[in-house]
Amino acid sequence: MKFTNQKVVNWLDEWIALMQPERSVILDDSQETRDQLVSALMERGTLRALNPDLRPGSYLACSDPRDVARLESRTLICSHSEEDAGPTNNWRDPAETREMMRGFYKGSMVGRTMYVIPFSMGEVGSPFALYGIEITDSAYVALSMMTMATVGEEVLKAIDASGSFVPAVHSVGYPLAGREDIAWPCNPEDTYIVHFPETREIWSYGSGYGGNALLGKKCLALRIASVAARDDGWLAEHMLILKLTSPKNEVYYVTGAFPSACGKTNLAMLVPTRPGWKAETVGDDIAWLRRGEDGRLWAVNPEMGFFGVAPGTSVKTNPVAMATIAKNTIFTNCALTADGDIWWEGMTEEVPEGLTDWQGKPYTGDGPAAHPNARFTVSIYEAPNLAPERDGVPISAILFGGRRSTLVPLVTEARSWEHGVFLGSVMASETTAAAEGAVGRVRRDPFAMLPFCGYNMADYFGHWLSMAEEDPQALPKIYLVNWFRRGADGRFVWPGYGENVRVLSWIIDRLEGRVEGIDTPLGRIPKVKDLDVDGLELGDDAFDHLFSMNVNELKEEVESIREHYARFGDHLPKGLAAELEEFERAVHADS
Ligand SMILES: Nc1nc2c(ncn2[C@@H]2O[C@H](COP(=O)(O)OP(=O)(O)OP(=O)(O)O)[C@@H](O)[C@H]2O)c(=O)[nH]1
Ligand SMILES: O=C([O-])CC(=O)C(=O)O
Ligand SMILES: [Mn+2]
Repeated sequence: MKFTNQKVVNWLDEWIALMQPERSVILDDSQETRDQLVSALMERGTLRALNPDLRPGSYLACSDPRDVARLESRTLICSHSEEDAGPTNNWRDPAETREMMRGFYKGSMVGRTMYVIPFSMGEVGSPFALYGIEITDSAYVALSMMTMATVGEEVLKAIDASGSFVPAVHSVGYPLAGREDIAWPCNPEDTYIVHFPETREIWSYGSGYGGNALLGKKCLALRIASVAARDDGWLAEHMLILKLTSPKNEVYYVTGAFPSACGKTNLAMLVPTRPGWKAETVGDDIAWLRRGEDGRLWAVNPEMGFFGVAPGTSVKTNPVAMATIAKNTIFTNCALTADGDIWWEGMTEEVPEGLTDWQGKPYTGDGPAAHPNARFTVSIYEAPNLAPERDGVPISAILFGGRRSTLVPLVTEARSWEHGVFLGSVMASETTAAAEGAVGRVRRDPFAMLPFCGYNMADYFGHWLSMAEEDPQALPKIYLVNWFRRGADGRFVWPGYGENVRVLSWIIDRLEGRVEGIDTPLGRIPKVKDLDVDGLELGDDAFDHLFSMNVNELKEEVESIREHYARFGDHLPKGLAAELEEFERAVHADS
């Protein structure tokens, strides 16, 4: 395999000259290449093979404890003008940032192999696919990219023919000049994940962690793609895609935008607890959506793998995930059992004897054995419930959700597309271990895209509104969901997971006009009789706990949204300012 396209060849030559790798290889998607990467990683101690009788074809990687999550403070949007990055992104001057980064990249691959990875997000040959070439000095990243994206000769040919690709540069920033390699090379002090939206380039340095280093995922398929989507009239979203078949045999496709570690993979792998329902996974993290010729919104999952949160995953909560990761999986920062399998908090009720924690020490019961952001990387084809549809599904409903202990009801229906965009734009959630920083703090995370929108977030709101300029009736209905309300005892009120089908069932009843809702300031909630809670032990007043909205909290929410919106100045679409007024009016009318 070789590139002949002069643009590609020149680009590669330029980076090879700067980073000075010992050798460079173009990655194909063969088993042989996979095996070679695995042996290299095992030799270095990055990967350790799990017990083949318990977890065939699977490996555990334990990272440097400083390199365990996305680094939002080091994620930069270097647009020409600061205004285009908007107030929610970290903007830096592109020319200065290029200079700083070139300084880091100089000689950064000395003594290492540069892997050149032609990859496609989306089906190769589809007009909607985006191609990239990631160059990296991490065999772990190369192996993970082979799982998460489409790689290999077919992509290389497509790129070579067109010369069109997103250049994606990655180095762990640990050159081997006069030193030995280590199991998890990284460079936390100088870590930056940089995006140049106008020229559609990605430069990442210093981290080997998924979201910072597998550049097809968050960097390309969301940050760069969101800019392309704005320019070309589509949407690049942090969304799962679920196929749902009702007991009446009607098929619905639903997407859901929940912030990191807030339940996308779990909803995508839903095992319905109600009879007659069937659920299949189309995608678990990213959806690209376009208006079809029929006016409907069609979604594709541009990824080929799952990079899922391990803790909390169990046979009880997510049997589909447990089946998916039964073999051929790379685990990162999980604990190791005495018999050579992996373990994490929540996998079983009892902590197994003789655990080794994620940092390779005998587990003493102090803190978690697996890192809270421990992950599994596995091909989507390992999922037993994978939907066959890979080239676009028509969406009936969009869910927005997050972790809110109070205020936000289990489910509400937006009154219109505009109202739905309002609900998306004010989404808030308690922070999780998926990014650096404190966990459990409520922050606004519009559309679950706060860390992933490659341009001014308020312009992005406007772009969402613009989708309804034509044929709004054909668009999906929008719902706000919250599986995470807590009762007085501090525990989740709603059982969640497979029981979430009860909420989806109400949503479908609404789509079909079979039931009515009750208007509240946040949208329409179900009537008690219409939400199926048969057989659930919810306790007294559960409906109240799931749906009540405290007036004082609502008033605080109005003020907090006002502050949130004020950050955007003139960029805030007028339609949303009007929705906020309407919300405020409803809150006061209610009190
Ligand atoms: N209580 C409760 N917890 C849930 C539910 N769904 C998911 N979780 C937990 O939330 C955590 C994250 O869930 P995921 O489904 O992996 O979240 P995600 O949105 O795919 O996360 P990213 O991969 O970071 O984008 C896990 O520990 C789950 O067990 C639910 O319905 N109820
Ligand atoms: O990108 C990552 O590292 C993992 C992920 O899905 C997220 O944080 O949303
Ligand atoms: Mn995600």
